[in-house]
Amino acid sequence: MNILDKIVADKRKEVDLKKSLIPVSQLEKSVLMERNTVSLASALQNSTSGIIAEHKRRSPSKSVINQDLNVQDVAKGYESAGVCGMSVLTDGKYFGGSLDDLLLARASANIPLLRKEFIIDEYQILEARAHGADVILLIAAILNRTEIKVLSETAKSLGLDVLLEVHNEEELQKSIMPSLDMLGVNNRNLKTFEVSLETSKNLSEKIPNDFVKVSESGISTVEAIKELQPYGYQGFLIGENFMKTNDPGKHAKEFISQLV
Ligand SMILES: O=P(O)(O)OC[C@@H](O)[C@@H](O)c1c[nH]c2ccccc12
Repeated sequence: MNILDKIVADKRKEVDLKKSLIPVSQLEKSVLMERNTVSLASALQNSTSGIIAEHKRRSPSKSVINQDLNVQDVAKGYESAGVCGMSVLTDGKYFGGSLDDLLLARASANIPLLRKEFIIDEYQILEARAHGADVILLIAAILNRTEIKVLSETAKSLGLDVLLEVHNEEELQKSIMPSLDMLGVNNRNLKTFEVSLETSKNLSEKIPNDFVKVSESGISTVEAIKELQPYGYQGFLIGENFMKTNDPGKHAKEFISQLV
């Protein structure tokens, strides 16, 4: 079994368990359900830097990145750096994140928040909304077309933006539909962890222009961003490069100052 299949199998069990402990009716009572969401897609379209900065403590590909920071400080740092949005990993087992991280980020910063999760069930979308997310990620490698349709339409009905992530042309072709806002190309193959910016370059012309294009993973220099911009990318998702420092916000600010 590859790592992605393992993550999804674990996630299925986790979601089934949570559903039995915390019913939908309880999630719907969250005060955050009444909050007006903000659009990451619009923020990216109106930005010259397009940085989406991630909170990521560890990952299956790198193990420990940084366990010493407070998510609140990271969120405030990213906000004052002028990022377009923040991505918060909520998977516990493989990434060391939690829904509490999302909640604390929400309480600390007023910027679009993406719930970074392996979403396979509508329940997780309601959870995202109830914990302060503005955007969800859907990963084409773990979903079929019908699932992408149902999940993205659920997200839209809750006022959330949808970022659909692909890694190759086949995933892209099966996924294109109007209920998506942003198309993300993951430069990292989630099955092998191989990283190449060529993935973004090669797929860019196949993404219809009605979607905001986002390049994800393995971006560690301003030059890489400048290289990707001519291919139509308006969003750049950066995790490790910021998180491996002791002040991710400061690092993000330096990046942004070179892009505006
Ligand atoms: O740390 P990086 O290489 O800058 O990557 C960030 C982000 O793209 C990556 O964390 C990611 C992209 N898609 C995912 C799906 C699940 C978990 C994580 C991810």
